[in-house]
Amino acid sequence: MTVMVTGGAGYIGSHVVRLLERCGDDVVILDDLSNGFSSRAGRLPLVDIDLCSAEAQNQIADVIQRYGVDSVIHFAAKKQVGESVERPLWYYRQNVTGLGNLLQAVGQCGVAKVVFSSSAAAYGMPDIPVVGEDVPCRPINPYGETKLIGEWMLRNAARATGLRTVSLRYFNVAGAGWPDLADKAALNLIPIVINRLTEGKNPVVFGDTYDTPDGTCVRDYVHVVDLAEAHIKALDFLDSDACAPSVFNVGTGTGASVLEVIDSIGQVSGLNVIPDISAARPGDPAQLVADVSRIEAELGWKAQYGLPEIVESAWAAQAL
Ligand SMILES: O=c1ccn([C@@H]2O[C@H](COP(=O)(O)OP(=O)(O)O[C@H]3O[C@H](CO)[C@@H](O)[C@H](O)[C@H]3O)[C@@H](O)[C@H]2O)c(=O)[nH]1
Repeated sequence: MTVMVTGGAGYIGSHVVRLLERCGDDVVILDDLSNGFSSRAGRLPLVDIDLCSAEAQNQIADVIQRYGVDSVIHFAAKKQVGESVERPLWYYRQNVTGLGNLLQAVGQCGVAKVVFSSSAAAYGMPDIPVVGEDVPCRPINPYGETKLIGEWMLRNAARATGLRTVSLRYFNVAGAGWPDLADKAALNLIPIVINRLTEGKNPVVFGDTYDTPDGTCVRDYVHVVDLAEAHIKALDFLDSDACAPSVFNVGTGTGASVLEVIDSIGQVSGLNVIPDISAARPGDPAQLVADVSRIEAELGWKAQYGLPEIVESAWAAQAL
């Protein structure tokens, strides 16, 4: 089997590539290196293609044919909520046009299986403690909208052509499976806090008056290696006869507050961490925790790691 991984030089994509290699699969990576690093590809073939360009469909089709690709895992996309609010049309181009070109090439070449990297951002701000896949999706920013549209595109392509698809809605991904693949962008809570501590600064808590046990926002933090395993399970699922176009949450089913995360980082680092409290960030739901019963039942996947392992691996990677 040859798997084409778009965005395979990125943080999450490179973890999936490494697991695929360990499974003995052949891999070809498509990445424009706008956020990825070629070093993460090792000796694997890496093709630099801008998925949004006018030539993309033909370029992707060439790669599919050259490498005998029979399945695709699609990560290549932009993922910053704030940036998506500032540059909405660019986000639609990056995330929707890019996927459209990929699906055209997939259809043209008869590739059978696609796994899509979606997001809990598709839900928006559901006012319930634990979010199942059937909760109505009401994204509140262009980023979340592009992910939901991506799910629709896959579902419709599946109906029209028989393409087999899985969309995985990631909750809060963090940690590192291998230090060389660690998240180098400090855009999310755990890397941001670690960065501030290494610079001798206090971490900042965005709001402590939410309706949660300690007043700070609760999220479902999932280890990037667990998340990567979910993609391998998704590919297996797409090989099974029973598979229908499907959406699965990928989380642990357990929430941690911002203060609990910062406390865990203090324990792992051995530092005396004193957080500063600032105003709440607009658009942050108080709590977002995954119902993981569907992915456990249908893919046989369950997170193996919890917050301590996530924080330990992230801390160890930055220390190198
Ligand atoms: O310095 C910081 C950074 C973050 N937070 C809080 O920490 C929590 C987590 O924030 P962040 O790591 O930015 O993640 P989310 O805003 O929950 O969004 C992430 O998780 C979503 C899915 O759940 C994805 O869609 C997004 O792309 C991804 O960034 C939120 O309550 C933030 O307000 C702080 O208090 N201080």
